[in-house]
Amino acid sequence: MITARRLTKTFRAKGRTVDAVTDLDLSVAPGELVAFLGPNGAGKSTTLRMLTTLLPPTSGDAVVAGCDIRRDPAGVRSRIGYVGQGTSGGHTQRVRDELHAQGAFSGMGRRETRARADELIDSLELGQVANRQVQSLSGGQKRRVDIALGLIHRPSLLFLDEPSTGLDPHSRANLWEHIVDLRRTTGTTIFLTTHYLDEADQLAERVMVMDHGRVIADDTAAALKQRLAGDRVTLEFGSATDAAAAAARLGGDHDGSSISVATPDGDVALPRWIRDLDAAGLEVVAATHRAPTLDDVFLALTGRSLREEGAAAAA
Ligand SMILES: Nc1ncnc2c1ncn2[C@@H]1O[C@H](COP(=O)(O)OP(=O)(O)OP(=O)(O)O)[C@@H](O)[C@H]1O
Repeated sequence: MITARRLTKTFRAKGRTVDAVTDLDLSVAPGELVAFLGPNGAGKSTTLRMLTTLLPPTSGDAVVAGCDIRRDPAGVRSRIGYVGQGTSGGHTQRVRDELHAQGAFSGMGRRETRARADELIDSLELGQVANRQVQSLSGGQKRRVDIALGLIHRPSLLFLDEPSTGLDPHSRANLWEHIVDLRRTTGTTIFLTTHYLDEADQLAERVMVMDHGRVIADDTAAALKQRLAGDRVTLEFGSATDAAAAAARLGGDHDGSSISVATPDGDVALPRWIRDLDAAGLEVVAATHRAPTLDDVFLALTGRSLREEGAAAAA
């Protein structure tokens, strides 16, 4: 559904050169739900904008929904849906009229547009607000309108740029239910960007991590966590001296009277370590064991925490 080869975008602004995306190779199969993760400025939006023909690449090629982005941008646009960051917010028309206008814009006939608008209002649970002005809706409702607008012409591929940013946790969960449901019932391929690691982890079947314009990981969330991060076991000792001795035996990070160790399988390692340490006269007074997160994956790959960067950017 999407193949990109060495896609690159370099911006030149005010005498400065920004390598926004460098040599991006990408392959997305029909029906996949892919989450594109990365810190602010990683190049996610630029990638989406190139794939949706809104921005010409500096070099490289891509074929999207069967059409070449350089040679047939109109073909790409007619086959895809694109929901940018916060698109419908300022619209003054009523929800239903907005959908009708979008259908007409996409070249659909009046009858077909009306039927399709009704279908989307129903499936995205917009019935109660269909006659209200888009401007007056809540953030979550507006995002659902955005998605309906992106889907009016029945695209087989939908791009969503940060669909849930700025929503409260309840609206985020609700929006995701709709996205997952859409994928399940229509088989639409969905390629979205998000800052929310938990969302990508739970809902996408495939996660691509981008940093400084390059894809640095591409797999299922489970595989990435297993391969790159592992479980994290924290052991607490009666003294810093004991903790230091334990760290010398097991490795890991030593902080005061506790140590933290990454291991592929904490369930199995933990009882063994406690036994071995005990035999060496190092008594473990408390132990915790935590499954890895995608943030641990990002940390393992870059030495930085995506969560902290996201929080700093949102502040
Ligand atoms: N039109 C532009 N002119 C100059 N630089 C740009 C332009 N658009 C993006 N950039 C730069 O390209 C880099 C990638 O930006 P991009 O918006 O693709 O990142 P992103 O991963 O989508 O970030 P965010 O999560 O904040 O939306 C950044 O350094 C950004 O400042």
